[in-house]
Amino acid sequence: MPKYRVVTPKGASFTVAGSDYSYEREALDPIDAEIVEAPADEAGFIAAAKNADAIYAKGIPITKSIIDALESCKVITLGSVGVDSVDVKAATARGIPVTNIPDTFIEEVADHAMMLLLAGFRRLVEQDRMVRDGRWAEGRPALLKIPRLMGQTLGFISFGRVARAVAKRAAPFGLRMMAYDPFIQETLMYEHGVIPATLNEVLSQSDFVSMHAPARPEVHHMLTEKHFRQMKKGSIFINTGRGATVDEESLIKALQEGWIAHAALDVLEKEPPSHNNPLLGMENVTLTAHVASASARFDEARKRRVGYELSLVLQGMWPVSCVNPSVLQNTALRRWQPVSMDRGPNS
Ligand SMILES: O=C(O)CC[C@@H](O)C(=O)O
Repeated sequence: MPKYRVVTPKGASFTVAGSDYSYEREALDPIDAEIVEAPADEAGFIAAAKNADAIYAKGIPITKSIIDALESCKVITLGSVGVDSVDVKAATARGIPVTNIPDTFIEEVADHAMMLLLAGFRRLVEQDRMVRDGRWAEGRPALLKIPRLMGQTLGFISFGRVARAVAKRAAPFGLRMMAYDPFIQETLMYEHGVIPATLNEVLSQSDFVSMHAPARPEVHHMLTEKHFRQMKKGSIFINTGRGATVDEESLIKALQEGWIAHAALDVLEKEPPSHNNPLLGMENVTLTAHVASASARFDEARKRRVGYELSLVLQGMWPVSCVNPSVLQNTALRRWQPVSMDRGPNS
């Protein structure tokens, strides 16, 4: 009989740690685990996960009811940086470590944010439509109204790892950059050619506002009507973080009433959006389907990283990236390296 029971939602898979992953600082034996695919409904998931030793939480909210029903779970692993799908407070109360992967797809998300910035700025989607609709001659006049990119200001809200990777990409375009992030040292901003700023300064001075605030309750609807009113009339709002950080109704109003020029969004408050979400019908909006992290490399890396975190804990060691590290002190797990985080799980 396998030693461990690991529960995953249907279709989610992970790889037992191999030997060439950069985070592997200790060789691990493959875990002797039975992998159980659980149904996505809460009752079905609880029935399958009750006796689990570990859970891979993908595609299903891991609620307090689920967590309270777990009898022998030693770790809940996430295949994302965002921890909004797990009730971390409930897990902490039960002494269960929750792991995430904050550093596996930084490059992909930064590429995507840069792509949205450029696509929004040069009106890629509108231009594409014009050509396909036989409106070739309309393309040039539309762009004759926009400024040159060089010298425009890019403002970051939150300056974690993804934002820093965007800054590296944006610098060669000649963008002036500023960032609001009370948790990041100003020296780190200066190192990236970014000027530290208040939220008000970022909003009122930026031609592009790139939102990177993490998925945490404290930043739910961090941007509301008053913030969109502070933004420049021709500005572009980019979001590759979480839809919930923005009051979407206010964003829609800002776009409809021309307080800002364009929104380029990979994330929405409700995903997938309902068919009557006004954003879907707006010309001044560029949308992608929460895919910024996706690449063949990321998918592989995610499976390996999730498997690695699971394997560490099941073999008695601290995980690499624990979002509630306080619980580790009270476990019998062996500390094998300090958890390295510069500002928390989403940095
Ligand atoms: O699951 C994904 O591909 C996206 C996850 C991403 O939004 C995250 O929070 O890490």
